[in-house]
Amino acid sequence: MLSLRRCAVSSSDTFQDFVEVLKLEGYKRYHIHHPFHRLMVEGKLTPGQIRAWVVNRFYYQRILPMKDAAIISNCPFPEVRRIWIKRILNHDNYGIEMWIKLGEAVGLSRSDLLEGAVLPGVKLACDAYLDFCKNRSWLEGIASSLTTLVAPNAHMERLEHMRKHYEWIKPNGFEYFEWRLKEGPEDSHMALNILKEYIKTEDEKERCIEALIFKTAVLWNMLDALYMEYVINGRRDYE
Ligand SMILES: O=C(O)c1cc(C(=O)O)c2c(n1)C(=O)C(=O)c1cc(C(=O)O)[nH]c1-2
Repeated sequence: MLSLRRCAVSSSDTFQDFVEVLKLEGYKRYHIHHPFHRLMVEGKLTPGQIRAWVVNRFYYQRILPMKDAAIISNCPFPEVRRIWIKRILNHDNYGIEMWIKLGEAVGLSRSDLLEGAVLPGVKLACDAYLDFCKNRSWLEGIASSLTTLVAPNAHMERLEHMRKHYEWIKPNGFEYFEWRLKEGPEDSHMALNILKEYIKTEDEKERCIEALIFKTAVLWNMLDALYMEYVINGRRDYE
């Protein structure tokens, strides 16, 4: 992993420089470097460990539209709200259902996902993301979504390696990642266009970078909880 020392932005930097800092800070802390993700793409997880990840990650999927609603509720600009609301419709219409499809493709039932036991650490991390979007400015909320700048790396890796290593997963389960590869860059573009127009000060830029760093910690902590319980402690409830 790269050094976690934080890049600084200065008053002479352009918006593009700011975007580069977001990408760099996001990439070097992103959960693609986490040992649980590495085990996944190296084909070393058991079916039960994959299922545990799908069930726990579903909690994140359910939080996404709620945190977007929190961002909207904090934003005083109708022209921003009109754009951002598309994300709620997208996740509630397609995202949730496609993740359930992935669940079924790995041998889970709909109710396993809707009622499955979520690890306390995963719940805490996702709830922290929702609280962040409720309690910080709408600009910071939007910036925190911008790990989507790096997410295509994760989706591509999963698509390539999961298809290869886990032939027992039904192919239609991967539709979620294919959808995100198309949708994710559009989401990033939408968020960056808004930030470009509404960020006025260096302090706001700094806060946006901190927001993105916070978000990488949310994702990292989710995998920490899974790694502890399903790799180190050897829990087997989905085998
Ligand atoms: O599978 C992943 O690694 C991953 C990561 C992230 C992310 O960086 O938060 C998102 C997604 N997927 C995703 O599918 C998605 O729809 C999404 C929305 C957001 C957000 O914060 O608004 N992040 C992510």
